[in-house]
Amino acid sequence: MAQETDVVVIGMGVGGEHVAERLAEEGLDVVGVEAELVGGECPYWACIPSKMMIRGGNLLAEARRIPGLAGQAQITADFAPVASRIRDEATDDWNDQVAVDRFTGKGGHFVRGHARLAGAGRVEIDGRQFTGRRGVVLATGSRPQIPPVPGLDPVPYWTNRDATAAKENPHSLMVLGGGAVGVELAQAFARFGTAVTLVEAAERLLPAEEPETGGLLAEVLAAEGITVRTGAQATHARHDGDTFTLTLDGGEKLTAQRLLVATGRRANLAGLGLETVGLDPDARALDVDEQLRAGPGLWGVGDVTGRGAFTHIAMYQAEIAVRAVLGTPGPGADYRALPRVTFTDPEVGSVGLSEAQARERGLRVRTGTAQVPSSARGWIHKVGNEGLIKLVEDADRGVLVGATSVGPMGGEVLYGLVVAVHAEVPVDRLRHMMYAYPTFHRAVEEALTALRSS
Ligand SMILES: Cc1cc2nc3c(=O)[nH]c(=O)nc-3n(C[C@H](O)[C@H](O)[C@H](O)COP(=O)(O)OP(=O)(O)OC[C@H]3O[C@@H](n4cnc5c(N)ncnc54)[C@H](O)[C@@H]3O)c2cc1C
Ligand SMILES: NC(=O)c1ccc[n+]([C@@H]2O[C@H](COP(=O)([O-])OP(=O)(O)OC[C@H]3O[C@@H](n4cnc5c(N)ncnc54)[C@H](O)[C@@H]3O)[C@@H](O)[C@H]2O)c1
Repeated sequence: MAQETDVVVIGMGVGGEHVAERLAEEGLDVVGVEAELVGGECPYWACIPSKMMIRGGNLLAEARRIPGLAGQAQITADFAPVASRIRDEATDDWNDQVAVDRFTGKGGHFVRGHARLAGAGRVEIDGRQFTGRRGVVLATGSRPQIPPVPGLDPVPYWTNRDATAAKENPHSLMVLGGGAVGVELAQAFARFGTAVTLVEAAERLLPAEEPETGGLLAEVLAAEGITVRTGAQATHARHDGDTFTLTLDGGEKLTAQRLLVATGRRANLAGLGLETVGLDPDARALDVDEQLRAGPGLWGVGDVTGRGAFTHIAMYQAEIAVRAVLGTPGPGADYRALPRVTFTDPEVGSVGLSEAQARERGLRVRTGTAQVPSSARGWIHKVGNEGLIKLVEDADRGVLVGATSVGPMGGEVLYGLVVAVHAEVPVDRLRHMMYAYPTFHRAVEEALTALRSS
């Protein structure tokens, strides 16, 4: 016999956990189901541990910049404190009891197991049946997408999970994929002394971002000693027990102690029983409307919706889904001002449309660019000052539709630009405000001047 509840939330990553906790706080009877760890990818194998590695790596890089600016420094890199922080502070040794208790403490009913839909409002978890009177929320996240490189399948390659759980940094590492995961982890490991080779199939790193960005980042990574291969296809992978070998399409053979595959992610929809509610079980993402509805009494949040794999999207969508489940009116999801920050050094922040995307949409586009090293703060900062600001204006409306902020604290500088894109602040108003001297964000003013003279 099926157990009745108000809502069943399948997948308790950042998105599902937020929905489940908020609905429980609102007094609903909520069953939250998680196959692995409550909290999902972000706290255990993604955002948080990777940013702890990056924090350590950035400290080392800053210390190496002391000569010529502030004396001398003797630096001995040690990955052990990073690995300990990840174990002790971030993941509790990959134990989610605190998160489970937080949910049940709010009145939620937690079930550990693998759930699948079994018809409208019906969920099956390892033989047990549940019915959601109001419905079901799908928040099953994503998993690494492994490319069909011959020989890759059987070799013991790393994904983000192995990389973030590593107790030691490897002597050498090949990273397949120069997207967000690839560039962040390549730089972090390299700063601890790992010899890193980064292989990206597209012509530049971070190919989804403005072209100026990938070029700049490739130069910075190369200057740090990372071997960067762009426009390179791996045609074969091998492991002989000690060493991985990747053969590239030009015939070049690369070798390393470890191989990290970071070539994108795909939504966890397989085996979820979507066909039992009339949805395509082979879809690449769960199609949701602006109220996050995937069908009657069915909502979706997070990576599974294919709107961008970011924790802040999952949480933003979760809040909208909570309102939708409760029947509380509110604005729908709006992705115009979606911010992205890749936490390399320099940080790569972007919001809204790239120049190419704006042109593809038929907008009359004007752009303005400023270089961070030639700004007052960039010049003062000296070593480690690489960066740029690029603005994309819809010239007919006189508002920014996209912006990029690369530089030290590029992700923080981005904030003002996100507000400008989100609130459609007229460019003329942005030009006639004050920008504190000498901040990094003053380069925005210079880019606005360049925009007007373009
Ligand atoms: C290395 C790395 C670094 C990242 N860094 C950042 C960052 O700095 N900032 C940022 O915004 N984003 C970052 N991300 C992306 C971020 O981790 C994801 O966007 C976020 O975790 C998505 O949350 P989610 O709730 O949609 O899914 P997930 O976190 O994937 O959670 C989904 C949960 O559902 C469970 N599940 C799946 N199927 C079932 C089932 N059938 N039954 C029960 N449970 C199920 C899974 O076990 C999982 O716990 C990073 C990703 C990676 C890989
Ligand atoms: N700071 C952050 O917010 C952050 C950090 C890490 C990850 N993430 C999220 O996680 C998602 C997944 O990250 P990701 O880096 O795995 O994916 P991604 O889609 O961002 O990048 C994958 C890269 O791999 C390349 N690629 C694909 N197949 C390849 C092949 N066979 N050989 C070589 N290169 C190949 C692609 O061209 C692309 O550049 C990101 O898109 C992002 O949404 C966010």
